[in-house]
Amino acid sequence: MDLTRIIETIVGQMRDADDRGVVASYIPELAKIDPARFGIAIATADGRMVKGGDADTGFSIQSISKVFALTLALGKVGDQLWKRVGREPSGSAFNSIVQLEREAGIPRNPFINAGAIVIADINLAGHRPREAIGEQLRFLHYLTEDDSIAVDNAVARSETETGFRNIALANYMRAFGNIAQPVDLVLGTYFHQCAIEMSCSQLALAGRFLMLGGAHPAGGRVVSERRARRICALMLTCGHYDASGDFAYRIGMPGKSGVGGGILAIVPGVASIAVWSPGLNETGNSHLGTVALERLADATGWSVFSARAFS
Ligand SMILES: NC(=O)CC[C@H](N)C(=O)O
Repeated sequence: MDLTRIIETIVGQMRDADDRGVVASYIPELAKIDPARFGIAIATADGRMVKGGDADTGFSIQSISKVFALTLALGKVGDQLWKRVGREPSGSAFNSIVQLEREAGIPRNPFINAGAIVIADINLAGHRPREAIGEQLRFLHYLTEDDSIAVDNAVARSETETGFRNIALANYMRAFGNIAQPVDLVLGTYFHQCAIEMSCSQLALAGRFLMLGGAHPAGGRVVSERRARRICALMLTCGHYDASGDFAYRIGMPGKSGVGGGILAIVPGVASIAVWSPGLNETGNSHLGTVALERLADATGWSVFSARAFS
C-alpha cells in the first residue's frame, strides 16, 4: 500500500471539493478561518509520518482537547470519575442541556460539553486555572515531544465573551452539586483547553499513545493498555456527538472532532490520524475531514471493524 499516493489523491480531491461545510461562527474568532484549508497527517505504528495539504498549519483543537483532558482526569481520580459523568452516547448535540434535568446534572459522557466541563472541574481541583492549563500543555508537550504547543489567547477570549450556553451548563450542573469549584474558574480552564492550537502533524503525534495501547513511542507508558482501549471505546461511541453512529458506520475508527474543524482518529496498532478542514456539517463535525477519513478508510481498509487493518 502506497500511503503517500493515497494521501496525495485525497488532498487533491479535498482541495477541489465544492461543498466545504460551514465554518463555526458562534465563537467569533473561529469564523475568521479560511474554509479552503485542508490538512492531513498520519503517524504510523512503525514510526513514519505521512502528511499532506496544510498539515503543519495550527488550528484550534477545541473539543479534541477533551480526549487529553479525560486522560489526565482519569489519571487523577481513576474510576471515581464515572460517578460524575456517564459513558453513554447522548444522541444530542454537543452543547445540549436537555438531558441534564432528567439525569440530575450527570452528563451522558465526557465528550459532550457538559461532561467536559465536569472533567475540567476535576482537572482544576487543587490548582489555579493557569496551573491546570499548564498541566495540559505539558502533557501535550510530552506526547508530541514538541514544546511549542500553546493556547491561542484570542480564541480563548472570544469564547469567554460568547460562551453563554457553556456558562448555563456549568451553572446548571453546579445547582445539582456536580461542579465543585467556582463556575468562572472551571469555565476559564475549559475555554483555554479548547483554545489550544495544534497542527495535524502535532495532533497525530499526540494520538500515538492511543494507537500503541497506552505506550509512549519514545519508551515508557502514558496509560495502561486497558485505559487506552477504553478511551478509544468512548471516542468511537461518543466522539462525534449525535453523529457518532454515522461516523462509526462510515469510518469505523475511534474519533474525536472539534468545532475548529479538526478530527483525531485512531486505528489501534496501525495509525494515529489527524485531519483538518474548518467547514462543519450540520452536526458540528468537520465536513471534508469526515469525507477524507471515509476515503482513507476505503483506500486502506483501516477500521476497527476490518480484518484487513490488522493483517
Ligand atoms: N464541539 C466543540 O468543539 C465544542 C467546543 C467549544 N469550545 C464549545 O464549548 O462550544
